[in-house]
Amino acid sequence: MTSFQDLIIDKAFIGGQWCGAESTFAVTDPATGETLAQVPELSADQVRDAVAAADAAWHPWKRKTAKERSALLRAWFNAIMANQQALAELMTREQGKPLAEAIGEVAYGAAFVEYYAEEAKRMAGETLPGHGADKRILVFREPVGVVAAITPWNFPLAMITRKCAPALAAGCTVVIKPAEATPLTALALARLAEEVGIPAGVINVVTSSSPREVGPVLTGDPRVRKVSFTGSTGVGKILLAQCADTVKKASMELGGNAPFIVFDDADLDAAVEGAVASKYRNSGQTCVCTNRLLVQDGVYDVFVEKLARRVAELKVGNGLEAGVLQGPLINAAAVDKVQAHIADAVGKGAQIVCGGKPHELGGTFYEPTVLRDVTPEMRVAREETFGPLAPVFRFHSDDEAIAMANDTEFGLAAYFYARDYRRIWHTMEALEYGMVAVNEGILSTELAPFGGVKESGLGREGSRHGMDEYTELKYACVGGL
Ligand SMILES: NC(=O)C1=CN([C@@H]2O[C@H](COP(=O)(O)OP(=O)(O)OC[C@H]3O[C@@H](n4cnc5c(N)ncnc54)[C@H](OP(=O)(O)O)[C@@H]3O)[C@@H](O)[C@H]2O)C=CC1
Ligand SMILES: O=C(O)CCCC(=O)O
Repeated sequence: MTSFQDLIIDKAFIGGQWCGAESTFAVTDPATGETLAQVPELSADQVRDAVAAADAAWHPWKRKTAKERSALLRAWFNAIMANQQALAELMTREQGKPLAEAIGEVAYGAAFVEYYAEEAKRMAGETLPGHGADKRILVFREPVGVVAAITPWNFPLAMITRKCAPALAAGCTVVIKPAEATPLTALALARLAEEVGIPAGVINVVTSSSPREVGPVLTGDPRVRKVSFTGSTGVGKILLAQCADTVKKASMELGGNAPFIVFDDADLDAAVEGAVASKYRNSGQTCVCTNRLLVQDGVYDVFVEKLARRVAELKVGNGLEAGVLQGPLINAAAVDKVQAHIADAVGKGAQIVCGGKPHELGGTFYEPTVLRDVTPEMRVAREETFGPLAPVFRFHSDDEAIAMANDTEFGLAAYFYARDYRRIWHTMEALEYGMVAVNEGILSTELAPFGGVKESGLGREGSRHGMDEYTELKYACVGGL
């Protein structure tokens, strides 16, 4: 059986070659501080080589039949699932999430590969009525070309497959720039792709800790026809601006400020479970994690009490230990942000119900925290905390809850718990979000279109709509008939 050590690769992957560089940077385990590997700090020229390799591989790859691409994707899916445990252990070590969550992420990430292996065969065009008796209109769907996929550290595997699987299925090739903190999972995925016979140059992985140097190489190169990014809204805006020069297509999965509304007719126990799942997944480091709990007057006190009791039970520790549900945060800056949000809220009158300080384990471990009496003047109302902090706001009427929920420049995910069916329909329609979970705490699946509105991004990932991001329509007018 493969172990996580077998999957540790300290080379970048360009044009089917495993390459080093003049210097390296360290990948560390956030739970222990241990260095897992030193990976290459690629130069701008090496990144350009990766683009050249992807460009050279593009035409042969798109000329393969859909069935051939599908079979290779399916083989990649099988290889990922055959290595589920080892990939998950590697992920827990470089990212910190509990092993059970990492095992879940491997299955979740692999599901995109499986889904788009099937979808590759359904890239249908259309024929339309012509605008003259002698004319016919044909619409083809063609791959956009070379894709740059820039991915974050919080989902080191799924954010890569969610971009690469539809891209490859459509006939595109990719250059992946994983996060500095988590390149090892990306390299392991590339190794598995190589082993199952995905041709050289179709998948390339460039490793770097200097995104400000690598980013412009990818966004400025005319051979790159599409940038697909998941990360912060600030960086997304920079990339969008850079893409303007060569008018690239862009998909942006950016930050959120997810509301979680608990109405007074909700099943409170179910709402508590949903809130814990949504808020404390990956220690709160997910763009769709609840950022604000909005709870109706009549159930406020009892909900806060039930939530705090449940949160206090969450075991904090190294994600490899049995029973741990909360791993370390990714780095010291992440801890500082949680601390700053708590200090600001408490300074303005919020009360700590549980947690509220660094965990006794030290490092970047933080106590899962619940704050009550939180108000819209506090920073947590506007900024994504990206950590294990649940601030509970109070509201009186449905209209007030919806106004509070929509009072943000973000629009990624929203959650609410209620029973009355008119309230459910009204709220579902009134929330200005790309994704709404009703009486559910988790909404991520390869079967649904994931994405946001407003400053949470552009485009959708997953489902049949996810393929559209990697295809162009070509219309042919056939005349003289
Ligand atoms: N919406 C989401 O899913 C995510 C949101 N975030 C939010 O962003 C905050 C900061 O997290 P962080 O990881 O720094 O997120 P970033 O947006 O900075 O990073 C995401 C990816 O973009 C890369 N990147 C960073 N700057 C540039 C640039 N100028 N040009 C090109 N690529 C760039 C990063 O590389 P490198 O790792 O080398 O910096 C990484 O691969 C979090 O606290 C959270 O609030 C973070 C991750 C995911
Ligand atoms: O946080 C993110 O980067 C988005 C991925 C989360 C998910 O797919 O549920």
